[in-house]
Amino acid sequence: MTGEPVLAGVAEEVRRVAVLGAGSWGTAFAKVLADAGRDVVLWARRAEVADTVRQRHANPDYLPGVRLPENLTATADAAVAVRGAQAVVLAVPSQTLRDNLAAWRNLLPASATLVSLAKGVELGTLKRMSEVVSEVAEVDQNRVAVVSGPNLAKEIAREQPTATVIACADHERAVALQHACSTGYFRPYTNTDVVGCELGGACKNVIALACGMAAGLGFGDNTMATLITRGLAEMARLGTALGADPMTFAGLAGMGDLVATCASPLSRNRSFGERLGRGESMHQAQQAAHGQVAEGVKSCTSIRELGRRHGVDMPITDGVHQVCHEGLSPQDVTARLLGRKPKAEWS
Ligand SMILES: NC(=O)C1=CN([C@@H]2O[C@H](COP(=O)(O)OP(=O)(O)OC[C@H]3O[C@@H](n4cnc5c(N)ncnc54)[C@H](O)[C@@H]3O)[C@@H](O)[C@H]2O)C=CC1
Ligand SMILES: O=C(CO)COP(=O)(O)O
Repeated sequence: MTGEPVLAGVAEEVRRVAVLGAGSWGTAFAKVLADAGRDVVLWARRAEVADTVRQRHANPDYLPGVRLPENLTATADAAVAVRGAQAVVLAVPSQTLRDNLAAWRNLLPASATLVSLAKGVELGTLKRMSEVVSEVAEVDQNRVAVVSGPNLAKEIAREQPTATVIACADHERAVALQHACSTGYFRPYTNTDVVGCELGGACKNVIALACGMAAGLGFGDNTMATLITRGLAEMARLGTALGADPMTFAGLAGMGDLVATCASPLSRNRSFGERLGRGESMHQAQQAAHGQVAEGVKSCTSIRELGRRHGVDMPITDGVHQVCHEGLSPQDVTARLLGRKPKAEWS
């Protein structure tokens, strides 16, 4: 037994993969795929990033000190990247996915699986990323997969063991992708609950902002555990209202990612929140992120609105929104959260 997933032979084997977006996760996931034996082409917005990946097998701006495999090449031309790919991985920030994909739509190979790595909910439309992909690329939901789990890019790039979930309505496609990215340090599971996996990934960023704020205020592990547990409760409530399987939130894309992100100093969302908790302004926290995306800052608005539309109480998400967009301080929000009407734990 090698533990290698067995392909049922229904879905096309994934031999060549395009990864569009050469930030932290796009580059680290491209490395995983290459280490799993796929031919991988990474698309970078900036030609100099593509040149460095191709010539020096490195992407020092995002993954300093990491050597990238020889079978991972790069280009700044999306048409070159996607040519002949059985899977096209979309690794750009959530709020930019629609525009980026619109520019790539006519280049996509006819039957390729489209895979979203992004963890967010679109502002305005309140759509999950797989919905945006299916709409913009005009493909059936069965052709769209998402990857979500405790996957801090910098740890994975150093080949530290982790697991993830590949969610796709078409189980055979999920299995083909699972096969394509299984390595000695990266273990993907499959799931057909795309809604739950995507909401888990998006909501945990908001809860990680809250945990960061708590850390910045000097609070300890009881506060973290409370935010993580009650954060899980509110994301599971939202997911269930939107048709997700509640069990998904007990899994890698729910609890798993929530714990990793809320606890890790590597998380951009947690770090952003920590700066706000220490009294820095939104502008200062944004400057400190050096252009890297902390998705929860924008997605707290769309997730809060999703909760409202579906009658779901999301007090921590509301609190994060109040700090990020309504001018309240983390201290004010702490007092508000603790001052709410007493209630039963499961209500
Ligand atoms: N970094 C991580 O550890 C993980 C990130 N994710 C998710 O993956 C998605 C991508 O994240 P990262 O690669 O970490 O982001 P990043 O901020 O490190 O890189 C974003 C990449 O998208 C490109 N891009 C294309 N169009 C853009 C535009 N209009 N504006 C800004 N950037 C644009 C940038 O050039 C850059 O290469 C996010 O949704 C994030 O939540 C998911 C799991 C782990
Ligand atoms: O999604 C992540 C880990 O699974 C990365 O989180 P950050 O975007 O907060 O760094």
